[in-house]
Amino acid sequence: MNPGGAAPSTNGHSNGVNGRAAAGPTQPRNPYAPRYSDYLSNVSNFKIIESTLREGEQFANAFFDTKTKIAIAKALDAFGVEYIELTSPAASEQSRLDCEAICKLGLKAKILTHIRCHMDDARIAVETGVDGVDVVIGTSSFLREFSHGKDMTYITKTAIEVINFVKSKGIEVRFSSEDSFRSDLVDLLSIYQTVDKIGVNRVGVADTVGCANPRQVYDLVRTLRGVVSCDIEIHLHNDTGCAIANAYTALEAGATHIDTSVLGIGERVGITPLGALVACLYAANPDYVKSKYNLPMLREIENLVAEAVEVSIPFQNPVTGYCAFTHKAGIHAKAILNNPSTYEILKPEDFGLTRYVSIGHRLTGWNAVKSRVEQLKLDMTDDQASLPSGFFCIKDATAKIKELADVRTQSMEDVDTVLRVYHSGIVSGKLDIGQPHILDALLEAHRAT
Ligand SMILES: CC(=O)SCCNC(=O)CCNC(=O)[C@H](O)C(C)(C)COP(=O)(O)OP(=O)(O)OC[C@H]1O[C@@H](n2cnc3c(N)ncnc32)[C@H](O)[C@@H]1OP(=O)(O)O
Ligand SMILES: O=C(O)CCC(=O)C(=O)O
Ligand SMILES: [Zn+2]
Repeated sequence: MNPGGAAPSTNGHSNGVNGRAAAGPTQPRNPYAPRYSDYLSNVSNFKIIESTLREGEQFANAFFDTKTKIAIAKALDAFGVEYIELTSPAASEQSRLDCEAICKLGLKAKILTHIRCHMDDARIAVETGVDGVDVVIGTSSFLREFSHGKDMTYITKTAIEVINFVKSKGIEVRFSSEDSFRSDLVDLLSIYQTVDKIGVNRVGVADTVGCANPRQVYDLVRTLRGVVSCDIEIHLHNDTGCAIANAYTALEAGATHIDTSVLGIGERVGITPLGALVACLYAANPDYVKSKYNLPMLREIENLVAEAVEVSIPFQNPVTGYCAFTHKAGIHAKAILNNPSTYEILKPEDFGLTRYVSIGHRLTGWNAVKSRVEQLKLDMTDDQASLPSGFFCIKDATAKIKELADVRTQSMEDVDTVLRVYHSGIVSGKLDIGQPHILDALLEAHRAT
């Protein structure tokens, strides 16, 4: 899809679009690029815990039947996520059966389920065939008072019991403190240290209400990194739009596992979106991300989930938003045609997508128009300088396109008509730039046919 304009297939990087010399492979060094010397950073060493089938099921519109759950699980597995987290089997009988069914699919991704910190839930979970159990309990005063009503002593005792039980079954176990960023730091570090000592595989930090900012995330994860030796998972809600930045900064601070959901679906406005996180991490280290994930599958997965929960993909969605690789303004278009890296940090072809240069609008420029002239194989000169008087050049055609686009956006067809008419003027040599009414009549004639 290409909003209101021509779509030269400008997939070339180095083939000298517009007949110009292509830019060389050397790119200027970005001083803000991640510093690989930072020994804490896991920006190029992380795992995704994909929670569309757990957190995503908590999205207002979500109802996943068994078939849909299986389709989503298979798609995520083919994409390459390391873990798939499923709704608690204690939630309902069908949830338990679906959990068992997904465990039996033989996927490469490890299958987790997510339970309360309670032995009843743990007993059900370990019987489903999962590879691991994610245990959670609120530690903030809000949740201690208004949710489960338990104090830290009870939480610690139960956590030890549940973790030891799950471990005794030979599967992975993670312990997470819900609402971590509104919990007392001493309580938090103390319980994380306790569960680390008894051999939990991961501890989880959860920004349950989406209140944390990147600096707070960095500080907490970095502090925790100094306290536990196990892996660190992070779960970030997006209530204030910080979930992607927070995930990135958590990795910089030493987190090892990031929770995502497709399109970010979850409670309220949801959590870190899979696609946007992948885009963010690709920008940091494209080769690493390409080697781990089947990036061209992203669009298919997002479409699958969008359809299942009856939402559309937002226009500004990283990678798959309908204008994610559309370039419009003349200044951008010229540079993009010479070297796509000028205005693209993500290469559309790495995601199985194509870029578009939009032409039919008043912000266009002659360089973009020229690329379309070349695609149409029309022989036109750039400007009047090398033309006998009365002939038309690309800059004349551009001026006409802009004039028409001042009234309304021009479709690809409209642009092509202008170009063909101006070109036919050259070929016939009969038209005069001083006789615009003749061109207008020709344009009308073209439109009528
Ligand atoms: C922040 C998150 O997203 S955490 C994950 C949320 N996921 C879910 O809630 C899964 C779907 N939930 C369900 O199907 C149901 O809530 C169930 C089956 C888990 C529990 O249902 P019910 O027994 O009817 O309880 P209800 O949902 O009303 O309240 C939650 C109960 O769990 C307790 N609880 C809440 N969080 C926890 C926890 N992390 N660990 C242990 N107990 C907890 C509450 O105290 C309350 O217990 P109560 O029976 O003494 O009132
Ligand atoms: O288990 C976790 O770490 C997170 C649970 C959750 O969904 C949340 O706290 O928002
Ligand atoms: Zn959540």
